[in-house]
Amino acid sequence: MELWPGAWTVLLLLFLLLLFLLPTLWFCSPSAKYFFKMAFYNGWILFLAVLAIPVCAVRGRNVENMKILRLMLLHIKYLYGIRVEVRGAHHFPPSQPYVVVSNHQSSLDLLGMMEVLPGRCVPIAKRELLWAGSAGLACWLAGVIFIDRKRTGDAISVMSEVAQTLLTQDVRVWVFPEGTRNHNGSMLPFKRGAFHLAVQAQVPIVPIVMSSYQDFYCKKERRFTSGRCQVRVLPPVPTEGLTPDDVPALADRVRHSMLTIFREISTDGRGGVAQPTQRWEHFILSPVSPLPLWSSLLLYPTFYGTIPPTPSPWIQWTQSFVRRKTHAAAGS
Ligand SMILES: CCCCCCCCCCCCCCCC(=O)SCCNC(=O)CCNC(=O)[C@H](O)C(C)(C)COP(=O)(O)OP(=O)(O)OC[C@H]1O[C@@H](n2cnc3c(N)ncnc32)[C@H](O)[C@@H]1OP(=O)(O)O
Ligand SMILES: CCCCCCCC/C=C\CCCCCCCC(=O)OC[C@@H](O)COP(=O)(O)O
Repeated sequence: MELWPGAWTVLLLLFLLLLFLLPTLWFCSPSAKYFFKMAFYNGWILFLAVLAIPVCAVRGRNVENMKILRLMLLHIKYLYGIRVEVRGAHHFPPSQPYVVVSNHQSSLDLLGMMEVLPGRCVPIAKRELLWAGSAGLACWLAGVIFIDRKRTGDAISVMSEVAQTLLTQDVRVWVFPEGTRNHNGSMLPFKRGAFHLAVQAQVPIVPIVMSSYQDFYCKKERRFTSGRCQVRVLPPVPTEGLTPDDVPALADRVRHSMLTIFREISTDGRGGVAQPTQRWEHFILSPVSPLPLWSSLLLYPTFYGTIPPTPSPWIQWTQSFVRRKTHAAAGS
């Protein structure tokens, strides 16, 4: 029994140390800041997915659930101070199936993607994402199509089924034709699945380019500040009359046009990479930075009381408040 107050005090001191250490690390180490921000990004999505699952489950697995996920994810750009500018949204064909192809730099693509995601549009994702806890289940409920990239045959047959679904159920598909994340300032050679899919269904391809994140995000350098990103929707590329033999040329043509735009919009127009936009509200809103600091200030008086014998100022105030109210009630 004697040990308990001591153990609690040590725990409390460790906790307080952590609360002060985290903001210090945040301000002093860009790598720690990168780590916190990425950890919060994934954690927050997993948490949002927990909230989304029961709502989506009402409909079961349904592409309409993607609207719910989209609405729930749209605010994240504000938390991170990332300004997303959309250009060319009028290029989306109004009411027909199509295949969207876009470049894939990082999991942050989710922000740009949600900004322009058309109605009844489902992404094609690697199978492993299905096992990403609550996010995997939310994706499944929203109709995300999972492919096993290691089994080309299986992936191709899934995509052939998708070509049918595209037409019969009036859906659109979003594919990252690089097939993996790529943050080297260019684009990897395109996989051909998305183009075969569009040719099989004879539907247009809508290329979307997200500008480079280099000015605010770099995984290699562990750098993550605030900044801006442009999402450019390019004019649709028709595929009517094309056959599987035309796919390689089609994929090259689309990649070339996307790469040209990528280079154009990834600079600030003066030949340099766009400068990050740092504004005070990003600091306030940035979820990870002030939280430990504020919470430590708030929690300190609360926990103060657990180091005997002084009760915490919050507890003292509550006690006197209750006492005053009880006396007032007894007097009346
Ligand atoms: C609030 C809570 C929120 C919670 C959270 C929400 C998040 C809600 C958003 C989620 C968003 C996730 C987004 C994840 C993002 C990724 O997971 S990206 C990774 C997955 N995506 C991809 O892989 C892209 C699609 N991949 C492909 O298209 C590939 O072509 C395939 C089908 C996998 C095949 O891959 P491969 O064998 O490596 O490559 P490839 O050279 O293209 O094909 C081989 C041959 O097959 C032929 N081929 C390919 N496809 C076909 C076809 N369909 N028909 C006939 N022949 C074909 C090719 O032409 C080629 O033949 P040749 O030309 O050499 O003769
Ligand atoms: C635009 C894609 C964004 C998907 C974001 C889902 C976020 C889920 C949140 C927490 C789960 C933690 C797992 C993080 C998985 C990151 C998702 C992602 O970006 O998929 C990667 C895929 O593309 C290519 O995979 P590789 O680059 O080959 O390994």
